[in-house]
Order: sequence, then C-alpha cells, then structure tokens
Amino acid sequence: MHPKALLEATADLVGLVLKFDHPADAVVSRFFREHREFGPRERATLAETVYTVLRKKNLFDHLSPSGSGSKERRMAILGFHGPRDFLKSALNDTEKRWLDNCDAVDEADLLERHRHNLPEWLVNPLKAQLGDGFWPLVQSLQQPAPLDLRVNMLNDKRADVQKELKLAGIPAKPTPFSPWGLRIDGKPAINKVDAFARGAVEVQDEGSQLLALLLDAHRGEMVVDFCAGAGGKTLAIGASMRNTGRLYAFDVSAHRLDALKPRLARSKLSNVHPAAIAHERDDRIKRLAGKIDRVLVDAPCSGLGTLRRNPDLKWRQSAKSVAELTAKQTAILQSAARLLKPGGRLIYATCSVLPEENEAIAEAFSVVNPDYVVQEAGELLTSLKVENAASLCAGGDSGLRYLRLWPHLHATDGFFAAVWARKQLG
Ligand SMILES: C[S@@+](CC[C@H](N)C(=O)[O-])C[C@H]1O[C@@H](n2cnc3c(N)ncnc32)[C@H](O)[C@@H]1O
Repeated sequence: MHPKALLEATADLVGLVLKFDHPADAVVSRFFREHREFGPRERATLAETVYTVLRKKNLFDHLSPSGSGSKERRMAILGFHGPRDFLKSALNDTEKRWLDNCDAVDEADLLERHRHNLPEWLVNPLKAQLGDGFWPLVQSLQQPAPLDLRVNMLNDKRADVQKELKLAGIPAKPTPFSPWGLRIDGKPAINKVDAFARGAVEVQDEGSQLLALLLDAHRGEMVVDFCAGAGGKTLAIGASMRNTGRLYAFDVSAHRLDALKPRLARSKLSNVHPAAIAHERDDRIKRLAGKIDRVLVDAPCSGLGTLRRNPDLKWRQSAKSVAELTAKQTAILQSAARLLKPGGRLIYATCSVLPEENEAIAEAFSVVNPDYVVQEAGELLTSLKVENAASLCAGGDSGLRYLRLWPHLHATDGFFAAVWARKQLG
C-alpha cells in the first residue's frame, strides 16, 4: 500500500479511537473488519501506531499544536510505527520539518506530565504508593506486555509444550512464578499452533494464573468463579480441579460467558457450569449459600493494572468512574461471600493498582464480616511452591497479606488479591 494511503488510514483510525466511546481494541477490530484491504504488516502498523498514540497522548498533545494538517494526522505521524523514511515519503515538506523538530526535543526539557503520560488524577495515588518506583512503572507502561501462555496441566506438561512450541518456531521460557506459564517474546499467531487448537495452551497473563493458583481448588470440590467473564481464570481453576467436582462460572454478561464456550470445548473440561445471573443477589446465588468450598471474586474494576495492553483505560476511566466501581465491588464481594461454607476460601481480586479498589474494599469487608479471617497470601503461595512468593506480596504486619503485582516489578499486569477463610462453626 502507498505510504500516503496508509498514513491517511492510520489517521482515520486514530481519530476513531480518540473519541473514547468504545474500548480501543474493539474499535481497531471493527476497523479491520470493515477494511479488508489491509494485509498483516499494514494492520500491525495501524494497531501499533494507535497504541503508541494512546501511550504517549500527553506528549503528543503537547507537540501536535505546532504542526499542520488535522489533529489526528499529526498524532498518527508522531506515533507512526514503521521506518522513518517510509513515513517521510508520505509527508509534505512542512510536515517533514515539523517532525524533525519534534524528534529533536530533549526529554529532559519536557514537563513531568509530558513524560509520564498519565492523567493527573492517577499520578498522586501512584506516587504515594510507589515513591521512587513511580518512574520505573511509567517506563514499563510504555512497553507492550509479553505474551504469556498457561499450559493446561490436565493433559499436558509445561516442558513438553515448551519443546513443541520450539519445534513450531516459537521459543518460550517458563514464567518465573506461575508453575503453569510460558512466556513468549513478540506476537506470533499462537492460535494457528496445534497446541492452541487442541487446548494445551491458553493466552493468559502470569498474574491471572497466580490468582487461580491462589484459590487452590481441589479435586471434587464445589467452586464458584463469581465474575467469570470469558473464563480465563475459570479454565485454570477447572484444570487445577483435575476436571472433577463442580465449578460454577457466573457472570451478569451472557455475552462474555458465550466467549467461554469455545475455550471450554478446546480445554476438554466437563466440570464447568456457566450461568448468567441477573445481579449479585440472584436467586441462584441464594440457593447455593453456605455450600461452596472456594469462591473467586474477580471483580469488575478500572483495569488500570492492564495499561500495557489497554492504554486507553487511563483516558476512559476517571476518579468518578472508580468511585462508582468501588460501590459495585463492595456489593459483589458481600453477596459472593455468602456462598462460602465454613472452612472455605474466599478471594477478592482485581486488575487495578488503586488502593481504593483493593486494600480499602478488603479491609472494609473484614471489619463487617468477623467470621471471615484474612489469610496471608504470601504464606499460601509459598506453600504452593511459588518461588520468591514474598516478593509478590504487600500489606499487613508481615508484608505478606495481599498479592500485589506490578508490571515494573514482576513483568505481569497489575493485580491485587485478598484471601479469607470462613470460620468453622462452633
Ligand atoms: C475482571 S472481569 C472478569 C475476567 C474473568 N474472570 C477472566 O479471568 O477472564 C469482571 C467481570 O465481572 C462481571 N460482572 C460485573 N458485575 C457483576 C455482578 N454484579 N455479578 C457478577 N459478575 C459481574 C463483568 O461482566 C465482567 O465479566
């Protein structure tokens, strides 16, 4: 495709994504569905450019007013993913001079907000938590996430799948913490590989794998994945139950649960029972009260731990939307907890890095539910043979109370988990 046409299409897509009325990945997928003329390399240019614009939006907003042409074209030029000479062949002389001037800007001369590229409301909570770790986090958020796979241990072993992928030209390394994970550099078409088609691997961030591991569901148990969505964690939990017992996958979105079905078929699991619920106080939940061994609440959250993959979220969320989410998180955790039988394990988890969606929800729950006793996540992960488990945790007197994962420290998405055991009767 001619560079001029590709740049124009890229500017169109940047314009659509910057409306922020839908998630960026949905806008990009729709654009590709509606424009079949792009080949794989052009799609990569389009998508990577959009993601760079989202990652560096503050900086590009600062640089773009001095340029010419439409705003989305200027943003697309600044973020363009591809060789400079290819890009320049699409530009007029004024644009070329402007781009050279932008390239010559020294980072050290920029204001802080043009370097961290975060909305102001997010800066203070992150600095307050991380101190000197703030800038390493910023750095890590500018990089795309690695591709992590979870090996389905029901039928396969990690080392065997690693060998198989190598033969298919996809070198993979075991993930450092999850015993089920393999990490791949780059973005090979993993869905074309036999190991994927037969359900030996699923794409899943190592952090998500650790949440499922922490639930530690056993053979023959009754387990609930309360906010199962498309079932990433459901599949991991079902395999850890060795395809026995009963695993309910609840969600208010039947549409998301539908996406679980083909994954379930690939995984060969037959112990999973997906069910759409109307809300967290659905009659189905009431009927199961006090009967469940383990409950995972992977709550709806701001998703701010996944900014490497979803950089649009920092612009689509706000202090107000987070406050609305915390009310929902409190209500869901309280309802889901009723499912647990005495002696059972409850986990509340998010992929957010904000204390108000994490520690604050967990601590408020503990105060009003004294029969749920907080467990030290670090100790549980150590007993599950996770190496260096203490380094994954924070909070409490021991610093081991909560699972607290960060992209810059653990190369995972940002995740939080709190664990409780329900007191035995009598
Ligand atoms: C973080 S996502 C779950 C991701 C999923 N566990 C996975 O690993 O792929 C949160 C889910 O909570 C669901 N949800 C929102 N409100 C809910 C409610 N009141 N009860 C149950 N699920 C709810 C959303 O539809 C969404 O799928």
